[in-house]
Order: sequence, then C-alpha cells, then structure tokens
Amino acid sequence: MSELPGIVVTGASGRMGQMLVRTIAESGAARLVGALERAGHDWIGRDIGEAMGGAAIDVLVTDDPVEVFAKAQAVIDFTAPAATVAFAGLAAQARAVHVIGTTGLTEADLKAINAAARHAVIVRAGNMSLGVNLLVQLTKKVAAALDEDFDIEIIEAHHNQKVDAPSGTALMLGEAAAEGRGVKLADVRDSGRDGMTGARMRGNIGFAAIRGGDIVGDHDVLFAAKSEQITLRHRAMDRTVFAKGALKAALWGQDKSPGEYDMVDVLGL
Ligand SMILES: NC(=O)c1ccc[n+]([C@@H]2O[C@H](COP(=O)([O-])OP(=O)(O)OC[C@H]3O[C@@H](n4cnc5c(N)ncnc54)[C@H](O)[C@@H]3O)[C@@H](O)[C@H]2O)c1
Ligand SMILES: O=C(O)C1=N[C@H](C(=O)O)CCC1
Repeated sequence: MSELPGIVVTGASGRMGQMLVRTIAESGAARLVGALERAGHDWIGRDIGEAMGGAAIDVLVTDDPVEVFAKAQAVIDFTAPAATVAFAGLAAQARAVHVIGTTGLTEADLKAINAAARHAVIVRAGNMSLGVNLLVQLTKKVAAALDEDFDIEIIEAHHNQKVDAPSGTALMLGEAAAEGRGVKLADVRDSGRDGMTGARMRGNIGFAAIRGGDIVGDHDVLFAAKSEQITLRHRAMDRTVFAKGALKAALWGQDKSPGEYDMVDVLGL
C-alpha cells in the first residue's frame, strides 16, 4: 500500500498551526512530516507533540523550510504575509501543494504567489470553511438580485490577537457582493469610517471590524434598504472548520496541474 501524503505545517505553534497538527493526526488521510516555526522560536528542536502538551509524535520543530519541504507532498501555511510569500517560492521548488490560509496579503504579495503557481499547485482562501465559501456564493446571488436601494455592509468580529482588518473573509464577501453587482470592489470599498465621514455613498460596500476576547470568526453581510433588511450570517464556533478545509485542499491538490485555486474549486461549489 502506498504511503499517505506527507504534510508540513508552517507556524506550527500558532492557533491554526496546532489545530492543523491535531487535525492531520486524527484524519487517517495524511501524515505529518514536518513542523516549521520562525527562527529563534523556543519550540525549535522539540517534538511537536510534546511541545503541544501531549505525547511525542516523532516530528521535531524546525526553522529550515528547504530541508522540510523536500519531504512533503503538501505544505499547509497559516502564518504571516512575508513568510507565506517566501514559502510559496520554496514549496513550488519542492513541487509540493501549497495551501495558503494567511490573510492580510498585499497586491504585491498576491502577484508573487501567482508567479509561484506557474510551477506548482497553490490553493489560497481567506477562509477555508465550507460554510463561508457557501456564504460567498449566496452573497453574490443576493447582491445580483438587489439594486443599489440596498446598502451592503460587511460586519466581522474576531479575537483580540488578530492583526489584519478587514478580515480575509470579509474581503472575499466584499468581492462577491461587488461581482454580483457588476462593479469592482476597489471602486466602491468603504472601510474604517471615523469622524465627519459625510452621508453614506449610494452603491458603496462598507466594512466594519470588531476585535475582542476569543471570538473565532463571525461574519454578517447586511443588505439594508428603506423599511426592510436581509442579513446573511456565518459564525465559526472553533478552528476545526478551517483546519479540515485546509487538509481537504491539500489532498485535493495532489493530482491537479500547476495553478492557483481556491476553496470554491476544492469544494466544487
Ligand atoms: N483562511 C482561513 O480559513 C484562516 C483561518 C484562521 C486564520 N487564518 C489566518 O492565518 C494566519 C495565522 O493565524 P493564527 O491565528 O494561527 O496566528 P498565530 O499568530 O497564532 O500563528 C502564526 C504562527 O506563524 C508563525 N510564523 C510567523 N512567521 C513565520 C516564519 N517565517 N516561519 C515559520 N513560522 C512563522 C508564528 O511564530 C506563529 O506561531 C492569519 O493570517 C489569519 O488571519 C486564516
Ligand atoms: O483568526 C483569524 O485570524 C481568522 N482569519 C481569517 C480571516 O481573516 O478571515 C478567517 C477567520 C479567522
């Protein structure tokens, strides 16, 4: 019998990194072959299972991506933009599927990732859950059905350690709403209102970000008109939904041609 696909988890000590290590171990569909952390992290050299407070699993945390990617069929990466851009090039060199969950990527970052996807499979999404990717499709449909009498506002809430805003998910929802309306999000985006903003511009798509406590990730898409409102809502209750989606993407990508894909491709939505 052939071996299960080998997966490297980057940012292995992080909130998502630890969830991914557990999800892979429990899946029976893949095996963890590497755990990567940034240079200087105090988990480097330790067994990842023990560092997480459990039994040893014979995978030592390393800060050397080249050495560890060479053993992998897939790299699952929920870290930070600069790290993810570097890993995209290295994963492509190793011909490993690169699953990117990292958010807060700039246009320049996205261009670099897209260039790496000429040589290997990259699956990137600001949210890997089934529910959010379905919500993206619903948002596009509702936005296409309603005219600009309905103001579109995207309200997101996350834990107090999140460093980027609006969330990657909020931006996916904004893109979907803009696509449904047949406009470019960049032309109608309205984020970070503060002070004497003036009245709301008809046709704009607004964003509001809440940060507090340990909220995993809540997203509302509000369509507000005179005398009636529709709200589409997703709430993630824990991070397993993201980790399961990322693992599914890593397995799905194994027989695909080089290119950049998203979770709509993976889930066939
Ligand atoms: N797409 C999704 O479904 C989804 C879901 C949850 C989180 N996220 C995103 O994933 C990212 C991480 O989220 P988190 O809550 O796990 O953050 P976190 O801060 O808990 O973890 C990030 C980890 O990456 C490590 N890291 C940073 N630079 C590194 C490098 N050069 N090499 C190796 N490791 C490095 C950090 O040390 C840290 O352990 C964020 O961008 C977040 O928005 C996406
Ligand atoms: O915890 C985070 O950070 C999350 N980030 C993603 C985003 O930016 O949308 C997904 C939800 C959790």
